[in-house]
Amino acid sequence: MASDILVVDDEIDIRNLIAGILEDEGYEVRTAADSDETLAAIGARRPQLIFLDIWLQGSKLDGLALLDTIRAQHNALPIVMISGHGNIETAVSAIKRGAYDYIEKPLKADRLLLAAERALEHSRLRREVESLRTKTGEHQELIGGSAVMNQLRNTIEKVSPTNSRIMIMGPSGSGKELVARTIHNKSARADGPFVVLNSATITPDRMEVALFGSEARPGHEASVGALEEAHGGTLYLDEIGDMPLETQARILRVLVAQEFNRVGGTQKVKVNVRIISSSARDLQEEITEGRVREDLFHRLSVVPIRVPALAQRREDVPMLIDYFLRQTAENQGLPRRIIGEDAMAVLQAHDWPGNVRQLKNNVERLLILTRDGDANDPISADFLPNEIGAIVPPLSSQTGGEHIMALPLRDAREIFERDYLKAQINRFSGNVSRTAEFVGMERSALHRKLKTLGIA
Ligand SMILES: Nc1ncnc2c1ncn2[C@@H]1O[C@H](COP(=O)(O)OP(=O)(O)OP(=O)(O)O)[C@@H](O)[C@H]1O
Repeated sequence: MASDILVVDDEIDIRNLIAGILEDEGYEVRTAADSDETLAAIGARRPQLIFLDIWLQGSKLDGLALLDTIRAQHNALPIVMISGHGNIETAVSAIKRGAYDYIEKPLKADRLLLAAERALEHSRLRREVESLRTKTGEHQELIGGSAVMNQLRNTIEKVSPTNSRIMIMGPSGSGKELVARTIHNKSARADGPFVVLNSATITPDRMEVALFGSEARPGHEASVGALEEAHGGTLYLDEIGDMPLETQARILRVLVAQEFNRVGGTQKVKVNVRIISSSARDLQEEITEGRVREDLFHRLSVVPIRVPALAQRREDVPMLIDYFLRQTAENQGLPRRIIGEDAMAVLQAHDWPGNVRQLKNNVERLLILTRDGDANDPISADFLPNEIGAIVPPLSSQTGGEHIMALPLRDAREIFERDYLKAQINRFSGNVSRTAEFVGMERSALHRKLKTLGIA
């Protein structure tokens, strides 16, 4: 698809000249004569590149002030300044303020095209790197200001510098792997590798080779296993309960002896690896049922860490949403958006059985679904999928509109009040003071109301 370029210059001849050169090369070009027209054009659709004149006569903002304004909102959008004779110094100062490049008048077609190509390529690479970083977990932060998250962060600070083995427990999608990566990144091993071995995705017969590697044998090349790959770093054993019992016995031997043989090999391999393991299941039960070796559990779980379900820390939801909105917008080159209050209330009250992963997926989906809308409009609850929106508040949907119509006002109101207050209390994790503040009632009055409705 042709790149969308915005050309801003107060002189019509220059605008047309630049637009013509770029259009001849197949770019899609829009033009603007002053700051108002520029901001309106960006509001209509974020361009991929802007050529911006430094002197803009008759404009509310001059080129430099406009540069600041645009960068405050779209800091990844490349801007190439157009400088007149004798104001190279200003162009250089524009670069210090975040412009990508500058070109000088009189304009030369080849210099203009080169600047466009470079700026577009630079922003493409930047997005790619950012998205790779996100995928590899580099750069990712552990977001959340709830008491449990602060406690978790404190624990991470304490255990990271040690070499102790850690067992992270928590439901699927709650952030166990992210906690493990954070510990690795804060440890003395941060420059070493962080290797993930996910037992749930490896068949039992391949597990040993995946973990210990194998020696070459006829028809098979030698392979390096996760333990060896993680030398000098951290090995994250995801879902330890899915590991075959035989492999568990072998891991135990490695932990005791600090060395192992590759599959089919006789030579001892010595590695220096910190092991962090995780489980979404209740490991005591797994031990009782005979699926996890108790001796291995004790070895791996020198420091146990619990990551709570998202439903137990709903106050983190707005911060997480904001973080994922920013992250997705940057990765996908979309404008930043905000979430409307109605959508926020629904998202905060939802139970999130898939935890943070499910919330993140929904935020990404929302941004993509609304990408053609006005970037300044808050995203409303209408764009949420039914299964999320239907949970709260149930009101007429769950109670049944027709059913309500058959009731006297007093009974219908009671049903509404019960559903509404249940949803709000849930949203604020049972905190009556915060719910009272939000719904606009005195705390004591809300208490009485909850009692009357049989909620408290
Ligand atoms: N507190 C958080 N702040 C920011 N992002 C988070 C947080 N918790 C989880 N995430 C993100 O949510 C997604 C799921 O997290 P992660 O893979 O760490 O969960 P998990 O508990 O290891 O899941 P599973 O048990 O399914 O392996 C990841 O993209 C992760 O970066």
